[in-house]
Amino acid sequence: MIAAVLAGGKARRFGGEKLLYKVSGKPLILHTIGRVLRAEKIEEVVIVTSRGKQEIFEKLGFRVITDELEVGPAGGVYAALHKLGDAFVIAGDMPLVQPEFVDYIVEKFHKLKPHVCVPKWENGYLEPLHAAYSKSFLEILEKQIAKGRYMLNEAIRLSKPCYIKIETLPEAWRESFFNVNTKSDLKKIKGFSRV
Ligand SMILES: Nc1nc2c(ncn2[C@@H]2O[C@H](COP(=O)(O)OP(=O)(O)OP(=O)(O)O)[C@@H](O)[C@H]2O)c(=O)[nH]1
Ligand SMILES: [Mg+2]
Repeated sequence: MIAAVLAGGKARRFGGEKLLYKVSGKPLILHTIGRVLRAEKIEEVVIVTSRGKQEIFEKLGFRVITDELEVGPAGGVYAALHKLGDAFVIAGDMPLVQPEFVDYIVEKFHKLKPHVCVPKWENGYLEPLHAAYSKSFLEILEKQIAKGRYMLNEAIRLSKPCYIKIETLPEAWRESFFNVNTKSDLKKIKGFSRV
């Protein structure tokens, strides 16, 4: 399966180009990509960014596609499914993603053939930027976007999803969801020695 790594957005909380910020000597997004590529079920990584940022990400040596709609992460998912087909979607700011967890989600996705295979917390919160999407989800997403409804969570709830109960998974996989939003989040990272 292709992994679509979302790399658009404004990074207002971080300030500056968050995903190119160097952490332990390499851009943050390359930590995420390195981990994702260790998943056995991922064959290729494609970066999905906003129009105008294509060139800066192409310098990293990966295939880059751009958003067609400027509606935040939902637009990134839209571009990924439209241009690539089925994809495992992950935010570029999730440098502690667990390769085994990615494989687990992709395996479930292939077995159950849902619109989306997405992790779900006990309180109902979903992790839509760490999920496997079917191209068939486009139809639902498109209708929601046309109505001005850009929340992926909402579109997922209207689809036929497969929910992965987070409380049933190994504790260690939870660090997969850690994402860097502010500069002080960088201090919380202890996992880079294992990258
Ligand atoms: N392709 C694409 N990715 C996006 C877009 N908006 C956000 N992302 C990505 O989605 C992930 C989650 O983004 P957030 O951390 O919620 O938002 P952000 O824009 O990076 O930062 P804030 O402005 O501080 O909220 C990050 O990997 C972003 O790069 C977008 O419009 N298009
Ligand atoms: Mg974030």
